[in-house]
Order: sequence, then structure tokens, then C-alpha cells
Amino acid sequence: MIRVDALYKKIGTVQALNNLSFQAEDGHITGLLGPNGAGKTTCLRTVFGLLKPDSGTAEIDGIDVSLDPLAAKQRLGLFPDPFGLYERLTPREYVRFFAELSGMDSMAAKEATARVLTQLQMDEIADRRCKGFSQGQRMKTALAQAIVHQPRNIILDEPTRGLDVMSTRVLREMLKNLRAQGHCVLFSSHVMHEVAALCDRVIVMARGEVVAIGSPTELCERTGHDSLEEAFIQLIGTDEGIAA
Ligand SMILES: Nc1ncnc2c1ncn2[C@@H]1O[C@H](COP(=O)(O)OP(=O)(O)OP(=O)(O)O)[C@@H](O)[C@H]1O
Repeated sequence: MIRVDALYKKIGTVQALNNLSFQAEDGHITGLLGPNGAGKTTCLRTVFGLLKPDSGTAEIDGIDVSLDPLAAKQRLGLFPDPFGLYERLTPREYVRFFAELSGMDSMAAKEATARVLTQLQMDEIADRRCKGFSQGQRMKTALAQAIVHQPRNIILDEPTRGLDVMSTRVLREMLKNLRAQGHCVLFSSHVMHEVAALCDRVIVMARGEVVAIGSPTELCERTGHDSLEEAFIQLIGTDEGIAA
């Protein structure tokens, strides 16, 4: 479970997070939806411990990220930008490297890497260099890296940005599988149909704060709109920075 409570963060003159509080549950896919500049990335970076909030707390399974970052990170996987893989490494080398970074000893990292590569049906490409990989193969490698240490919680920042339809579908299935296994999945997006297709719960944010929380259906009912896009526009108060 991921919980943020009363997070404030000012970056330069911008109040990027402004009393942000919400919870993402195990066994759910939670979407962080908001227009450009709403504070989604700032929130996820704070949850991962890359940014320190001015005040407020971020907790992973009840562990305060600021107080015990190592323990919190062991329970958290961060899906990296699949375009930024180390091209010279094979998935096996790449994933094992990150397994060791998460604190596993060499043998445990080797075994965990073999397990996750098989789980994601990557055995055939596991020992090829990432250079030249298709987007779907890159995404699988990125996901293997994020989950090799078997974190209960996984966060993804605009994971389908720049992906083609097939790769987006691969990613969707991977996220649904994680949910079915009881993981807590939190991802940011400003793409309506993606959120509608995947999320059990949506945290709608704008200007660094939560403006609504609910399932896509609940958000439609609450605003009296049939379409999610219309519901979101009403909740946010503008259509600026929204992708259909
Ligand atoms: N390093 C930085 N320097 C200056 N301003 C920043 C920095 N990082 C974030 N901000 C500002 O903080 C606010 C929130 O940015 P953030 O990247 O969290 O939004 P976002 O919801 O992820 O947006 P997008 O959908 O465009 O990626 C924005 O106004 C942004 O300009």
C-alpha cells in the first residue's frame, strides 16, 4: 500500500504539491490523473524518495520513505523509462545489476533474475543485448527490472508515453497481471482512455492537490457525464493539458 499524507513541495516559485493526500491499495491499479504540470511526477518522485517534501509524509506499506528509505525502496519498484535501457547489456545482466542494487547478494540476485525473466516469458531474449530491441521487448526488460526484488508496490510515470498500440497492450496486460497477484500499482497519466481501461480508482489531481477520487464510473456519475473526458474536464475546471 502506498499512502501520501499532506504533502507539500515548492519547486522554485511553483507550489508543485499542495496538501496532497491519497492512498493506493494492494490488488488495485490506481491512476494519478491530471493535466500537464499538475504535480504527478513530483508526487511519484517523492514517493520513490528522489525528492524530499517540504512537509508531509509518503509511506510504503507503513514505512516512512524519509525515515527509512532503504526499507521503503525494498518494497517499491519503479518502472523506468523503457527508452533509457543500457543498450550494451543483456536483460539478464541489466536486471541482475538492479537486483544487486536493491540489496540482494550475488546468488539471490542471479536466481531472482532467472525467475523474473521466465515469468515474463523472456528466456529467448534474455541473453541478447538490448540494442535493437522492439518496444515491447524493452518494456518487458524495464518491468523485469522494476519487479525483480518482488516489491509489493510498483509505480510508473506515464508508462505508455511514446509507445505504439501493441506495446501499450503488452504493458496493460502486464499491469493487470500484477494486480491479479495482489500488487499495488500506481501510475500517472494524462491519457483518459488508458486510465478508464485500467484503473480501479482514479486520483484526479490539479495544481498539486486532489480534486476528486473514485472509480471511473463513480467520477462519471458524480459529474453527471457519460464520458470520462467530460467528467475530468469538469472536475479540473479546464481542458488545458488534457490528452484524450
Ligand atoms: N525541476 C523543476 N524546476 C522548475 N519547476 C519544476 C521542476 N519540476 C517540476 N516543476 C514544476 O512543478 C509543477 C509540477 O510538475 P510535474 O512535473 O510534477 O507535473 P506533471 O503532472 O507530472 O506534468 P506532466 O503531465 O506535464 O508531466 C509544474 O508547474 C512544473 O513546472
